[in-house]
Amino acid sequence: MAHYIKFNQVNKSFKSEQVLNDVSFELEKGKIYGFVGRNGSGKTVIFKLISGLMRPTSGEIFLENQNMTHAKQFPKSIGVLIETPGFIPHYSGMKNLKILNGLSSSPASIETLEKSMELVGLDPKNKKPVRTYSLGMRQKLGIAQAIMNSPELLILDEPMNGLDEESVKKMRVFFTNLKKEKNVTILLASHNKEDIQVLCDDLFEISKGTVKRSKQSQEEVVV
Ligand SMILES: Nc1ncnc2c1ncn2[C@@H]1O[C@H](COP(=O)(O)OP(=O)(O)OP(=O)(O)O)[C@@H](O)[C@H]1O
Repeated sequence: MAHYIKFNQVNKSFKSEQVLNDVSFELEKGKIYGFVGRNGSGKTVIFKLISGLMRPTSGEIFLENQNMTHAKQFPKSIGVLIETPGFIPHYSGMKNLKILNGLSSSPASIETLEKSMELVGLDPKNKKPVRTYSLGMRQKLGIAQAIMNSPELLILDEPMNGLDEESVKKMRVFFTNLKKEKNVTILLASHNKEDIQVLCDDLFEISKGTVKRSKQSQEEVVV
């Protein structure tokens, strides 16, 4: 099967620290991939390399045959939730989404923005400034921001951080449906074994600079 994302002998160092050491792997379209590893193992670095927010020290990275190694533009059709989302604190959630949407190369309609907020369990009409949001609400707004432009590739770094049990369940169903119904590829970093077990088709373990593929258990999983 043709690759959708490809790492070819990728190295990434920061001064004397080598975070990725000759890493090669290929990912297919329309699957959910889990990335696991200890704190500081390099999950976020991999996500930033794929989304063009960081460059490799050497090696090549391809996204749908586009060579991302020296890409100058953020690739189209990627939704990203990496680290704590930065929002303008004195604006409402909806106003923040409108501003970010205005920067997109394929802006969504107001209705789509509202729907994205509703999908994650936020009220688009709520005028509360984001600075008063709880951790979970902020995280939900981060997910809404990542999905609002209907991306083909969704990169989610610890997306369930701060979400209550019911919201986690809803998000799991939502991400699974995005894959099944819209063929969205999802890359997920999580320290939560259950999220990985329930959501991912395939798993990558990152340790000491290497990335090892390990097959997800084939048990039938109910979301
Ligand atoms: N911009 C940077 N400058 C210097 N070092 C960095 C930079 N970004 C990441 N690193 C280092 O790269 C290593 C991997 O970091 P990364 O954020 O990818 O870890 P992670 O696997 O996502 O960890 P966590 O589970 O804690 O989120 C860490 O040692 C980190 O300090």
